[in-house]
Amino acid sequence: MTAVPPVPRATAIDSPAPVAAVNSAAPVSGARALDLRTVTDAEFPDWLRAARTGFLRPPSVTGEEVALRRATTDLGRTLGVFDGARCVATLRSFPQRLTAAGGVAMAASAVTQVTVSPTHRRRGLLNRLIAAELAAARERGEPLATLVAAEYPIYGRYGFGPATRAAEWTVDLTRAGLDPRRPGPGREDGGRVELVDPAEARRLAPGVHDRLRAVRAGVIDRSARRWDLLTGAVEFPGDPWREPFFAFHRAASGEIDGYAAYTADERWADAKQPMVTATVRDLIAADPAAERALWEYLFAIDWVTTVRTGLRAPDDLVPDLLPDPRAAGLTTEVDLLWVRVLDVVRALEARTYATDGALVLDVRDPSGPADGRYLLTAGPGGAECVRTDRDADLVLPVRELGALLLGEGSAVRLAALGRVTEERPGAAALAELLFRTARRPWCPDIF
Ligand SMILES: CC(=O)SCCNC(=O)CCNC(=O)[C@H](O)C(C)(C)COP(=O)(O)OP(=O)(O)OC[C@H]1O[C@@H](n2cnc3c(N)ncnc32)[C@H](O)[C@@H]1OP(=O)(O)O
Repeated sequence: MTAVPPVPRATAIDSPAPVAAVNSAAPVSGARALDLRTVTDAEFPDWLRAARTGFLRPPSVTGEEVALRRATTDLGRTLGVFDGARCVATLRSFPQRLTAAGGVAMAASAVTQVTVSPTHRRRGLLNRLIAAELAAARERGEPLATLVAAEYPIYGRYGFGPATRAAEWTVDLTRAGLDPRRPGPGREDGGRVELVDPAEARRLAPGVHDRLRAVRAGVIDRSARRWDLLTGAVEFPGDPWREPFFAFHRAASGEIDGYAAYTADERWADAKQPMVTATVRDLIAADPAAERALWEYLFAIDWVTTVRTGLRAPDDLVPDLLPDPRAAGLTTEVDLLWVRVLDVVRALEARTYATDGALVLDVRDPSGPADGRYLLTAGPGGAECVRTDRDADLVLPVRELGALLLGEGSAVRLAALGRVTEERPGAAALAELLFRTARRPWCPDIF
């Protein structure tokens, strides 16, 4: 069991907690010392109980669930805060690969299962957990930390910035202007859609996902466990899997290049007319032709009058595939993946840029690892980033660097909001041109 030291409390939204950590946060007066440490095998069931409590799920865990979760949990990256023998706060991380603009997979520490029991909230336990995790990530040499934030206001103070967004549409097929007599997809390009069983989906889908991951900024890798859960090979007790339909697109060349997993809720209007909603659970395509064919397939299933798209990229093709795009109602639009840059040089050198240009970035990360001035010389082929003492062109908190990193954030807009400061006129416009990507970054997964 490794003792993990905590840190002083962070104060302001743009002042992330110092990453150098000490396990000394004073207990609230009269309270026992709260010990932050990595969790042992024996403590893991109690850690799970605490995590479930924080997420307001029934707290008891069966032996079967403990064994299933333990099999994919690295206890060396599993932090707990203990009040006596009882776990009262949790955080876990795992190694992740995150695609940068240009297709390189960057290493990241993916942070998840962050909870503090209601009995111990607002005493600085989250501050201590995050500081310990970021310090450990640096020690492991991970240039980034990532997470999906339960609530927007929590993580900016630690230097995380919203780096991808997601949107969901509900498509009313009855008013989309589609001709019900039209044939299914594939007649024009020679491709076809095939329904396969879950075991076949388990075999074929990872290859398609790898192809998307090689080209689309924001996509993260999926573990074998995640694929097992998506295809029903593994099920958690109390969270039963409902078998979806798995539709794969096969191009004219014979190659599988996309798939959609969807479920359908059958409803009839007045016992006369089918009114079925199809809900997309996962739709991954390696190229736009496959993407179009899969949506065309979903829009043409008999009985289906509504398609819920699930969380997609904000620039997804869906609305504009319909003769009447207004039939696709935007039901949510939300930040999704948050990124915390720990190593500016490696993070900025991992990606390509839309055009050639050079910028001196003054990154503000008080007491944190990213703090400093960097000369970025960037272009479509890659970039060089070095520390410099030249005058800054742009001053930005590390949180805003996280927002810009994958291409989602707009430097011009952040400057207009007063969150990024232009020291040289035109620097924000140049950063906009450099950092933005032609298609917006997309993270299809919540973890
Ligand atoms: C990646 C993920 O797992 S996301 C899931 C996050 N977990 C949850 O949402 C589960 C329910 N909530 C919780 O478990 C807890 O309330 C947590 C983890 C969000 C916060 O834990 P706490 O120990 O209470 O936070 P802590 O006392 O360290 O607060 C640190 C700072 O964050 C602020 N803060 C904490 N929670 C929130 C919140 N939900 N919204 C806004 N600010 C918050 C505190 O006010 C404090 O600010 P300050 O430093 O300016 O004074």
